[in-house]
Order: sequence, then C-alpha cells, then structure tokens
Amino acid sequence: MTVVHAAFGQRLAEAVHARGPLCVGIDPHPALLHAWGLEETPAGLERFAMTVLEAVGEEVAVVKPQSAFFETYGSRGLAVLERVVAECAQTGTLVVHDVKRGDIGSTMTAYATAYLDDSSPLAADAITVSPYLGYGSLAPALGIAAQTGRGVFVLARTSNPEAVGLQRSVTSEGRTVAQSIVDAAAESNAGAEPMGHVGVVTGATVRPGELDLTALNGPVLAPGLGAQGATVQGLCSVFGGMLPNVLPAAARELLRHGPDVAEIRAATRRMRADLAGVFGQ
Ligand SMILES: O=C(O)c1cc(=O)[nH]c(=O)n1[C@@H]1O[C@H](COP(=O)(O)O)[C@@H](O)[C@H]1O
Repeated sequence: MTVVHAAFGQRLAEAVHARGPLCVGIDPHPALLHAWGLEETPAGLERFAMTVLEAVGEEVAVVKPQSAFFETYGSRGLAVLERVVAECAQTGTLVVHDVKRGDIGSTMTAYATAYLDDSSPLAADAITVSPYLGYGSLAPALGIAAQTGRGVFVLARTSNPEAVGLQRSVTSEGRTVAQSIVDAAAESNAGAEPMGHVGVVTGATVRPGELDLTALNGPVLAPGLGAQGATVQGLCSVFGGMLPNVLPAAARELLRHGPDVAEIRAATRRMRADLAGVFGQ
C-alpha cells in the first residue's frame, strides 16, 4: 500500500470548488437500458456507462456508479466498472463506488482492499459503507482510506422510507442511531483540514433539523434529488448552514434524458446552475 494521493478531503474540496457539488449517479437500471435502446448485456452496460461519462465526465466533480447494476453482469460487468474508474482518472472526476459494504473487521479489511487500496483495479476515490455491524467494524476501511488518500461515506440517515424505524430510534445515550453515526464520523474527522475523509450519507429527502451535522467536518452525500422527490430548493431547509459540505446526488433525474449526450449534459448543466443559485457559487 502506497500513498499516492493528497487527502480525500482536500481533493474533494478542490474538485467541488472547480466544478460544483453535484454528484451524478451512474445507475444502469434495466428500464433505462431499454429506454436508451440498449440491450441488457455487458456491451449495453458499457455503452450506457461510457455515454454518461461522455456527457458529464468533465462537467461534475463526482460520479457515483451503483455497483449492483454492474455486478448483475458478473465479471464482465465489473470490467465495465473498472473502465469507469480508468476513464474518470483521465477527466479528473472523482468516483464514489456505491457498494454499501459492511462486515466484521477482518472481512472489512478485504472489502477495503478491494475498493480502496492502490493495488486494486476497482479502487475508487471513495466508497459507501454500512455501519450496521457497528461503526467500529468499519475501522479497516477508514484506515486504508486515510493511508491511500481515499474516503468513505457512512450511511447515517438514508433516503428510503423504511429507514425511519431503525435510524430514528433512540440509543441508550439518548441520541438517534443516525446521529450517533454522524457523531462517530465527526470524531474520525476531528482536526482535519479542510475536512476529513469520513463522510456520511443523508438523504436529501429527510426532514429538516433531523440531524446535527455541525461538528462533522466531512462531506455529506445527499441522494434523492428528482426521482425520490427531493428538490434543489429544499436542500437549504434540510441542510441549512451545512450546505457547503453537501454533495447532492441524482441519477434517474438526469439519466432519463439519455441516450443523447447533449441532452444529458444540458440537464446536468441546468441542475448545476440551480445548485449554484442555492449554494451561492
Ligand atoms: O448511498 C447511496 O448513494 C444512497 C443512499 C440513500 O440513502 N439513498 C439512495 O438512493 N442511495 C443511492 O442513490 C441512488 C439514487 O438514485 P436516484 O433516485 O435515481 O437519483 C441509488 O443508487 C441509491 O442506491
């Protein structure tokens, strides 16, 4: 393992400064492949992913391929995911692999090696992880990410309606489960500048004021724009003063404009402009 990159917080801040905070999800749903006139094959998958990158690769700071849609095609799907990583390295676009991994510590080391170590062809700039086995079980991922200049985004308060019962339940310490994850991430990021490498995932769909993110000192990945009902304007009330740390994410809302590259790009630019109005960039 070698250190080849600057710290993730630094790289992310620079990318967002240059291109704005929008994160485009690369989610090759079967329905989208059909709508784009593509077959549900590795070749169709590759065409889809490369079209998205052609449209937005130089437009946005971050893309987030949803691993499940690539894994569906087995090793050939993973080869496409590797190509996404390689292409993004050419355009300076950060890649967050949406893999939502989480396991006991020793297994977590293997996941972290697969997605965050320089030796892996799948290594992205960051991954999503699930803290259901306990925040501490994620330590290998946090450690390898820190050593290699990469990041992790820990699920805290997800956008799906089923999340409420678990994530809003109150722990013996009197905080919600979601808040306890945010607080643990804040501890991991303490003292880092301009921010730490441990982000949290909080749906753009959540109620305003549900989480206190003020001590996080890390990025907030906020999926849910468009297809799940969240709006650019609503980000202000949900995230308030934490907006500068937020990476709003949209997949279907932008991908439905395909397969025409110019139309996907135009929709992305419109969303970027709307976000700039709200973020004041
Ligand atoms: O980790 C994520 O990215 C994620 C967390 C969450 O709380 N909600 C959520 O929708 N996501 C992912 O974000 C994407 C949302 O896609 P769209 O609803 O099409 O914009 C999907 O790939 C989801 O798996």
